[in-house]
Amino acid sequence: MNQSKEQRILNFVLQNAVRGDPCSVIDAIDTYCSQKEWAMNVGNEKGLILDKTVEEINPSVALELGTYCGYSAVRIARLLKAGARLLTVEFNPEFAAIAKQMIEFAGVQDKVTLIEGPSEEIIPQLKKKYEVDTLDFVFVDHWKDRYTPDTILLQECSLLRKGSVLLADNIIVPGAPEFVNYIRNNPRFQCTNYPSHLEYMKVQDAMEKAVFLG
Ligand SMILES: O=C(NC/C=C/[C@H]1O[C@@H](n2cnc(C(F)(F)F)c2)[C@H](O)[C@@H]1O)c1cc([N+](=O)[O-])cc(O)c1O
Ligand SMILES: [Mg+2]
Repeated sequence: MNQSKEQRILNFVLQNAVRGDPCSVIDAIDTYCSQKEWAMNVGNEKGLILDKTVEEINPSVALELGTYCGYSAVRIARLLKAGARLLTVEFNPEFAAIAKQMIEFAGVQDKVTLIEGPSEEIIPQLKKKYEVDTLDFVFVDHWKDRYTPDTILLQECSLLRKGSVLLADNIIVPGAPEFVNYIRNNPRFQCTNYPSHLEYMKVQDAMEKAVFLG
């Protein structure tokens, strides 16, 4: 049975990155996906915006929606202080299996909890099953039509507190117009747009930061 693109990305990392070195894993994925096969990792240009946001917040508890191959999970986890943790949610079992290996190879597995399942099921479990009080940071990078319902669900589950920061990928491409309309017109969020480019392409994209005002 021929390999998936995601398996080829993982194989390239295993053969070209350094075990326990998250930066080498990030670089290897970016090298493969810019030279061999495009893939929907946040990439290095938008990844630097992600890095700066994570460093600014220095979260104790972070959530990622949309693990995919684990690129941004490794990116976020490498910046977390001792004792801080990232919960990352992935719906697709094949992608989750790839991401698990990616996270372990990078050596950040002690900081990362990979949760497999749909967000509408997982988000309501975060408090009781995953011992979350509130979330300091949320990276939103899953199905674009889920950005709004899941942002509403996070509020309904009292997972956001005054100052919680959401960072959403793909505001332009593929786009999340309903989310942009929702979040920018919601007085409970303070929004900032960060123009950038689609990963590995000369195409305009952007990220949106939304601070929950409580
Ligand atoms: O479609 C894109 N992303 C969708 C990303 C989807 C990923 O999020 C997972 N997921 C689904 N639900 C959950 C949760 F958490 F809810 F359970 C997690 C899916 O299985 C998939 O791995 C995309 C597309 C382009 N592009 O240029 O086409 C560029 C990008 O940066 C993109 O992110
Ligand atoms: Mg994305």
